[in-house]
Amino acid sequence: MPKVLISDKMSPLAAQIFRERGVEVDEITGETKDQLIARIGEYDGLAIRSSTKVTKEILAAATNLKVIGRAGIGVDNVDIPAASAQGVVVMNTPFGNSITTAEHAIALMFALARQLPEADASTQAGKWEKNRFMGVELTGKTLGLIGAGNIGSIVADRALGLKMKVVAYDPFLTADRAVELGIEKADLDTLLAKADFITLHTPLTDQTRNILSRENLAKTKKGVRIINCARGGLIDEAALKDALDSGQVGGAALDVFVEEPATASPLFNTPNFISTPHLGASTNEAQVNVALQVAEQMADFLVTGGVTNALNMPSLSAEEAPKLKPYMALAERLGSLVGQLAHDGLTAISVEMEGAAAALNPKPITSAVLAGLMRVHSDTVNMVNAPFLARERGMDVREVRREREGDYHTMVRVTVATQAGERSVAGTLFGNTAPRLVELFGIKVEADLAGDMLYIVNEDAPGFIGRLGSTLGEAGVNIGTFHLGRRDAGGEAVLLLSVDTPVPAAVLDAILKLPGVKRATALKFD
Ligand SMILES: NC(=O)c1ccc[n+]([C@@H]2O[C@H](COP(=O)([O-])OP(=O)(O)OC[C@H]3O[C@@H](n4cnc5c(N)ncnc54)[C@H](O)[C@@H]3O)[C@@H](O)[C@H]2O)c1
Ligand SMILES: O=C(O)[C@H](O)COP(=O)(O)O
Repeated sequence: MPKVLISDKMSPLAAQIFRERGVEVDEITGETKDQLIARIGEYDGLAIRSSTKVTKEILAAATNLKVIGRAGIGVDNVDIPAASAQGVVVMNTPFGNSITTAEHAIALMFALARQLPEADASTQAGKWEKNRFMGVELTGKTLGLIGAGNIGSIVADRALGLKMKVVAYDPFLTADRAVELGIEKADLDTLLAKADFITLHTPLTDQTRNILSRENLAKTKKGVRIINCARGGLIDEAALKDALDSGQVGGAALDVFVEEPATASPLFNTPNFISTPHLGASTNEAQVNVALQVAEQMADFLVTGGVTNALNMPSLSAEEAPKLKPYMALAERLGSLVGQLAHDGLTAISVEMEGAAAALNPKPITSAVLAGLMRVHSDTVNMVNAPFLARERGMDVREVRREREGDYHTMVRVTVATQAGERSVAGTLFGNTAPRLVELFGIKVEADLAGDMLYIVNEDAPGFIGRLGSTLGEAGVNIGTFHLGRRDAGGEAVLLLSVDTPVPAAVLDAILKLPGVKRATALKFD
C-alpha cells in the first residue's frame, strides 16, 4: 500500500481522501529539517503547503519518494530541478485558492483606502479619532495589475465591479484576453505612471524579482497604494520602507515577505503599512478545495498512474492511464531495445505513433521510450526525469502521429540517429494489451521483449541454427523462444532468442566465432 506524509497543516479531508483511496497516511507537521530527513525515506508521497522546504538534501534522503503534492499554487519551496532529476513528480493545485487570494488582495485594497487597521486600533484604544482617518474612494480609480493570470484576472473582475479602471502589465497577456477581461494592456512604465493602486500577482522568477525596485517605485504616482499577495521578493522591501516614509507610496499592504515567517521586518510599525502573515489562501473554502484536490491527484498517481497538474511531467488522466499503460510498457521496451543495441553517439530520436496509437496522448509514450532508452545506462531514470536528461544531453526528440493504419492496427516506431546512421524498431500490441516487437532495424521479426534475450546478426546459411543450439546447450543455456527474421534468403538474418539464464560473456565470444556471425549481444528486459 503506498504511504504518504502530510508535513504541513492541511484540512483533515486530505487524510480522509488518502485513506478512502487505499493510501496509508501520516500527518506530522512542524518537524525540523533533520527530523524530516530521518523520516522521509519511508514515504511514496509528500503532501505540503508552503512551510515545508523540499530541498536537495531532503530529496536525497527521500529514496522511495514518487510524488510531491502542493496543496496550493506556489512551488518555490520545492527544488523542482532536483525532484525532476530524481524522477519525483511535483504537482500543485493551480486554481483551488485563486478566488480566496484575489479576495484577500481586494480586502487589503479596502483596508489601505480607509486605513482600517489603524482606525480599528485607535478606536479600540478609546481615542475616537474621527478626523484623523480620511480615506479615498475606489470608484473611478485606476488599479495597476502586475500579472494577469488566474488570480490577477479575478482581482480585475472584482475591481471592475467596484467601478475601477484596470491597467495590466503581463508580457503573456494577449490583446484578445485583455479585451475579454475588460482591462487595458500596458507596459510597466505606463502602469506605474497611471495606477492609484498597484497589486502584484506574478510568481517570483528572475524576471519578477524586485519588479517594484527602488527605481520603479520612484516612477509611480505620488501616494500610490501597493498590495502584494503573491510572493515576497517582488518588492524591494528597503526601498518600500523609504518610499512610505517619504510619502511617495501612500500605503502598502503585504501578505508575503522576502523572509518568512517575517517576525522583525523593518517595515513593521511604519505608518500606512499593513501586514498579514501569508493569509492569502487561508479560508475554509480554499483549504477544503486544495486539500481535496491534492489528495485526489496524489492518490490517482500512486494508485492508478494518472497525472494531473504536474509541473515536471505531461498530464495523464485516470481514464487515460489504463489505456496508455500497455503502450508505455511497449514504448519502454522499444526504447530499451534501441538503447541496448544502438548506443554509440545517439543524437536524435523520433517516436512515431501509427493507427490507434495516434489517437493517444503522445507525451507519456515518448517519455516511456526515453526512460527505457536511458535506463540502460542508469537505474535512476524514469518517465519524469528522462525528458530532462535527454534535453540535457542535447538529444533532439520528435513525435510523429499517423492516423492511417499500416500492417498493424496500432504501432509505435522508434528511430534513433547514431554515428552509424539511422536505426529503427517497431512494435504493436497484441489483443490491445500485449507488447510485441514486429520490426528490428528494417527486418520483420515478431518477438516478446522480456527477461534475458540474445540478439544475433548472421549471414543466412544452412546449419547455423544447429551450431548455435549446440553452443548454447553445451554452456547450459536453455532457449525459451526463438524468433528469426531475414532481409532475403541467403542475406542478413537476425535472431532473437529468449533464454532462461543470462548468456555469459564467454558464450557470446564462442557464438561470435561461429561462421557467418556478425554480432551477438545479450539483452535484458524488466
Ligand atoms: N498569498 C498567498 O497566500 C497566495 C495564494 C495563492 C497564490 N499566491 C501566489 O500568487 C501568484 C500568482 O498566482 P496565479 O495563480 O495567479 O498564477 P498564474 O500563473 O495563473 O499567473 C501568473 C501571471 O504572472 C504573469 N507573469 C509572469 N512573469 C511576469 C512578468 N515578468 N511580468 C508580469 N507578469 C508576469 C504570467 O504571465 C501569468 O499570467 C503566485 O506567485 C502564487 O504563488 C499567493
Ligand atoms: O502559493 C500559494 O498557494 C499560497 O502562497 C498559499 O500558501 P499556503 O498554502 O502556505 O497558505
